[in-house]
Amino acid sequence: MDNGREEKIQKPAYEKIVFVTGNAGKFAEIKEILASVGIEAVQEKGDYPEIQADDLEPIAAASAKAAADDLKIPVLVDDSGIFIKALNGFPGPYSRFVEDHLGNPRVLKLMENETNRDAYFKTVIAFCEPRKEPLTFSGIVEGKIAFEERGDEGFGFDPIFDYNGKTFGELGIEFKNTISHRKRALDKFIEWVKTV
Ligand SMILES: O=c1[nH]c(=O)c2ncn([C@@H]3O[C@H](COP(=O)(O)OP(=O)(O)OP(=O)(O)O)[C@@H](O)[C@H]3O)c2[nH]1
Ligand SMILES: [Mg+2]
Repeated sequence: MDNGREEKIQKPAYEKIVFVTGNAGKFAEIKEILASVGIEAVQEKGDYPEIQADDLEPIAAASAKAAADDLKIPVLVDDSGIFIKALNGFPGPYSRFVEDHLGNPRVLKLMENETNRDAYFKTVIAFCEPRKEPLTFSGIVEGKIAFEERGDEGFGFDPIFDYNGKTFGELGIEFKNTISHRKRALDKFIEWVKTV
């Protein structure tokens, strides 16, 4: 059909995009998800400031804006966290700090006497062009905090995040990439990028 618009909505506007992250595990997942729709992700390891906030949207947005204005190119940023119900959402936006300073064994210790094991992972993907305002796309996956670490795939909290009886550490990246918080956030970005 001689209809430029129809073609436009099928094809992402970006064939290649810079993803700013220092986290190799995150980048491996992102690269695979974007490759499946024909977008090549290129990692930029710049370490931009992360603001303090109660949720992840403003953190991802501020980092993406700082990176886009500094690098002078459009960028994607991913800010993620694990939110544990019995701990009122902790560590949430402080997940990096808790991973570095406590680690999974001490998170499990905090959960020792808790019967409510509900938790969710959240990712906010922020896209920003230089001197423009950032856009954010979020994704969540619900699960439970396991009683012990299981599986050695994935990264971060994956070995203690139980999804329907198996941890993300046991399920591995291929399955994780079909249902994860990151996949759900990136799907929203992909839908948007097809319309621009
Ligand atoms: O088990 C996990 N499964 C995941 O899917 C996942 N995604 C992120 N994380 C961890 O949560 C914190 C986010 O902090 P974060 O978004 O600031 O990332 P980061 O500092 O590691 O990298 P950067 O992108 O900021 O450079 C870090 O400790 C990450 O390791 C995950 N843990
Ligand atoms: Mg970080």
